[in-house]
Amino acid sequence: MEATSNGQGQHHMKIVKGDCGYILEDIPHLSDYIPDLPTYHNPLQDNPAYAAVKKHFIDTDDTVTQKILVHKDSQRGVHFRRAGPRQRVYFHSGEVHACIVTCGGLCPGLNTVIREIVCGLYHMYGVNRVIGIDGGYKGFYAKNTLTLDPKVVNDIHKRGGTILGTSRGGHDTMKIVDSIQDRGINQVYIIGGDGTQRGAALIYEEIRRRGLKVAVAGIPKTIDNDIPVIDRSFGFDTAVEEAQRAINAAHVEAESMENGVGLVKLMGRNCGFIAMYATLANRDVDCCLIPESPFYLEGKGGLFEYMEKTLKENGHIVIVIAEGAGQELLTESLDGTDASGNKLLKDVGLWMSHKIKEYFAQKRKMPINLKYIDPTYMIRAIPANASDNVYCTLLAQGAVHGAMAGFTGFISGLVNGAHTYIPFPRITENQNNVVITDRMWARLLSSTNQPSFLWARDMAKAKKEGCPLPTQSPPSPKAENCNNNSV
Ligand SMILES: Nc1ncnc2c1ncn2[C@@H]1O[C@H](COP(=O)(O)OP(=O)(O)O)[C@@H](O)[C@H]1O
Ligand SMILES: O=P(O)(O)OC[C@H]1O[C@](O)(COP(=O)(O)O)[C@@H](O)[C@@H]1O
Ligand SMILES: [Mg+2]
Repeated sequence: MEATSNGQGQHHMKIVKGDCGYILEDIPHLSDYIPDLPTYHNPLQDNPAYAAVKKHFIDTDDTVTQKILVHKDSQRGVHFRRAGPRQRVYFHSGEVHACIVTCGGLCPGLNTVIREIVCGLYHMYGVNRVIGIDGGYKGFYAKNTLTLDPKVVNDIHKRGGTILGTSRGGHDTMKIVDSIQDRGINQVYIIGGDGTQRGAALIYEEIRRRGLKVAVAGIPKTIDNDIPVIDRSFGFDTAVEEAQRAINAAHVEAESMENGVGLVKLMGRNCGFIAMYATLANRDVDCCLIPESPFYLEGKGGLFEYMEKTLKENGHIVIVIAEGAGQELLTESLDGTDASGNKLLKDVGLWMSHKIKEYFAQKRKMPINLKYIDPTYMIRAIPANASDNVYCTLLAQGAVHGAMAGFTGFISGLVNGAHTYIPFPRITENQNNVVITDRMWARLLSSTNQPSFLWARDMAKAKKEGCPLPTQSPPSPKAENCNNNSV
């Protein structure tokens, strides 16, 4: 095998190549930049709870493939290091001084991850110095810390939010690393979304530049599920489940009124995963609108035409809209960003309610009863469900095993059902989106029966321009050349 290390921008990517196109996108290790580090026997093998475990440690060469769909002649492709305990650890239990920080928006499961990092360090590795950073990145240099031990965190997984507090903005790499160095912290656990992990990558780079023996591990948090590579983010499952309550309420309201319209806005700044899965799970939704699939209101094949038809046929309609959907249709602009630099979105739910009411009252003279529900903060604030709790536990333990083994500059993530360590650049370089040419979106269209907007619009355009007509399947390459908007 041939190993190379390429600086991607500032980031160090360790690429290992093997036979038949095998690529390991490896993660950094403290020994990459600190020579002669002592190693220690892993205390996990003396832990009575693990006494019956057949194989205590992960083989050094175990990796997980990113692509599981292969043909007989396929190249092996990209792999990630398998997460889990290693035979030798690079920190002596008594030497560890760990800290945990939570950043960005709330997400069910944050407290579970905090709990399991603390308990993992204490119970699996005999560590007894763990602190929590108060209120996100800025807490490193502007606030106090909290002492964390298994007693303090014992029942926090039953509560929503984060006991550490969180914030947007305030990432100052130098001040954060100064604080880490001054406090003698040598393991940093960073729980947050895409923005947070970009910040974590900068912290790791600065720590490495200073030559510090400090492991940086990220645990990806995003209720929107917009982090690439990983199967799903923790809290997503809980969010989809909780969204059912809002959709059910919208359905009950809509069904009970003449021409009832239930409109639910769900989270999803740039991607429609929550809206799509909540719709697929529910089956009472007649239309789901997401940022990845542009739509239009009036005219043939538009939303209003479909609404009128559905109201005539069923007497009611339920619409789910992701917060980032249709932003291009809203005229009043809201230029600006939040403290983290995320673009501020206009409230598409309120805008949509107004447009629907206006259209049916003024243009169709048709009385409707519209109820608008925005459950965003009610969903974000709940504790994780059972499945997310278990998932959070495994992600947290993966991060602890990795840091104890001396790995750094990685996130703990699930890939094709296996726990892995993924280098920061792989998850910060782009965002995960719903692919509307995949079968999942087709399943949704077939379940709701809603128009696919783009095809109707494309068909009209193709007709006008004399291009071949797209049918009710993704347009042919020829039609695609004729229209850049085709999907
Ligand atoms: N590109 C970036 N570089 C460094 N820090 C960042 C970057 N983007 C966001 N951050 C920091 O990460 C934290 C959380 O980011 P935010 O975008 O609000 O949430 P999330 O991490 O959930 O996406 C904030 O403290 C913010 O300052
Ligand atoms: O009101 P806030 O706290 O800015 O949060 C709103 C945003 O937070 C989110 O929950 C996502 O937050 P993150 O980027 O922190 O994961 C979005 O769904 C929503 O756009
Ligand atoms: Mg984000």
